[in-house]
Amino acid sequence: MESSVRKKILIVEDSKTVTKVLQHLIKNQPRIEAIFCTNMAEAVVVLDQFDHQLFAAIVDLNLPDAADGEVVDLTLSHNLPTIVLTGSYDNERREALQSKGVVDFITKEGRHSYQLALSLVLRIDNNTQQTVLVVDDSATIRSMISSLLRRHLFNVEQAEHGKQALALIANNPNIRLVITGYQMPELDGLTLVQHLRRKYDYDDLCIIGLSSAGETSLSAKFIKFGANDFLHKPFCHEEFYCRVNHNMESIERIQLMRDNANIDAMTGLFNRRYFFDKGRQLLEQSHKQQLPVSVAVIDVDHFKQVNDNYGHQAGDMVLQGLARVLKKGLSRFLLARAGGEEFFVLMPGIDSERAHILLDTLRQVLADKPVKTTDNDITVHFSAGVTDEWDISLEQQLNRADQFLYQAKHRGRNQIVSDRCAAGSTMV
Ligand SMILES: Nc1nc2c(ncn2[C@@H]2O[C@H](COP(=O)(O)OP(=O)(O)OP(=O)(O)O)[C@@H](O)[C@H]2O)c(=O)[nH]1
Repeated sequence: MESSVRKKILIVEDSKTVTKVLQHLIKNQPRIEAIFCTNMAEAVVVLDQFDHQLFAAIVDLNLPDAADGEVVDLTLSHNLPTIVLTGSYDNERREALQSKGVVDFITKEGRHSYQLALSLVLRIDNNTQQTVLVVDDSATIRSMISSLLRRHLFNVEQAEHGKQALALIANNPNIRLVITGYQMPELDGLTLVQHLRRKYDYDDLCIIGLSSAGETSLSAKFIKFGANDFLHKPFCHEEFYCRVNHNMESIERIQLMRDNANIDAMTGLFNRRYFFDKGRQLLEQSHKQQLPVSVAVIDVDHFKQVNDNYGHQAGDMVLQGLARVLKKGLSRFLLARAGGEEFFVLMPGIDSERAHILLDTLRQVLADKPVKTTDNDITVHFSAGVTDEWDISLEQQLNRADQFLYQAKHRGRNQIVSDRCAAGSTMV
């Protein structure tokens, strides 16, 4: 299984019952772990010790040594996105805390509110992987929106007008959300939305339009031109975050569905279906650009014996270990688990001589370093066939690589056979 480091959050809470519920919820969370403090003094020590390792905080307002929400100033002064959990709802307090910069203010109303606090933490963690582009000709608006986004740990880019925005998006595939004003020099917001929708699907890029009070029909125009949503200025922070989060969550859900359809659950590599979909595109591009492109079929040697000797579960762990080695060594290329103990790789830009050398290095890495399973360290080998035969279909190239794989097995396994060294080859 892939090893993942859990991210740390700080929880400052004096109620034993609430702490117990939060501990239970966090125990089931693979992505985060929590450091619990029962008062402000403990929180000061923890913040000193773990400052740069913490990425968010959940705090109670009423603590034995800080009865008036002082802990919020403490966590905010350490730049920690802070979620307030409190026993009493007080609208004035809520607004005061929100303008101080807390992420949200949640009243303790049973298990559901603790779950909500944790999902906000996870949301913030996801945001670190997302980039939002803020487009407006007013530096004040750009800076206000950017600072709200950064408070929730989004990465932020800014553009002064539509033309600049288009250039930034073309160069930054991580931009998933665009928040744009209307009137701007060079290219206005509506035209920007039209341009973006010609190129990017609703599932790939979210757009939120900004309209000022008095421009009531503008919001409808934004939606008709292709925006997902709009915000009337001036807006309250809570509405801003609701709209941003709602849109990001729907785009992430679609991404997750796509990943599930394209990824092999056991190894985390792409599956066979995705290999063919993406592989055909990459092959066509390489042919158009007159670039070499190598295709390899990799197969674990005597894998049946691994299962027979160590059990099916250990066999699975061996496949996961092999997948990790391949993924690391072939990160530039399209790699997939084709099924069972067989893997496909498509390597645009390199001929079979270079591909052969690269795969041989990985073969050696694996042969030298056994895969750790629960009870044993297991050494495995693989054989592979590689070809860069030009201007044939993906299926034909895979068939050819498969013939070379067969030769590699026949020659004794634990080796690579390519166009350059295959039996009957004139290219050696
Ligand atoms: N543990 C585990 N085993 C699998 C999985 N998929 C396929 N296998 C096993 O992989 C083995 C493949 O065996 P064979 O096709 O005989 O090939 P091999 O033993 O690797 O021998 P050569 O390829 O000829 O070197 C079979 O025993 C399958 O049951 C899987 O997901 N997990």
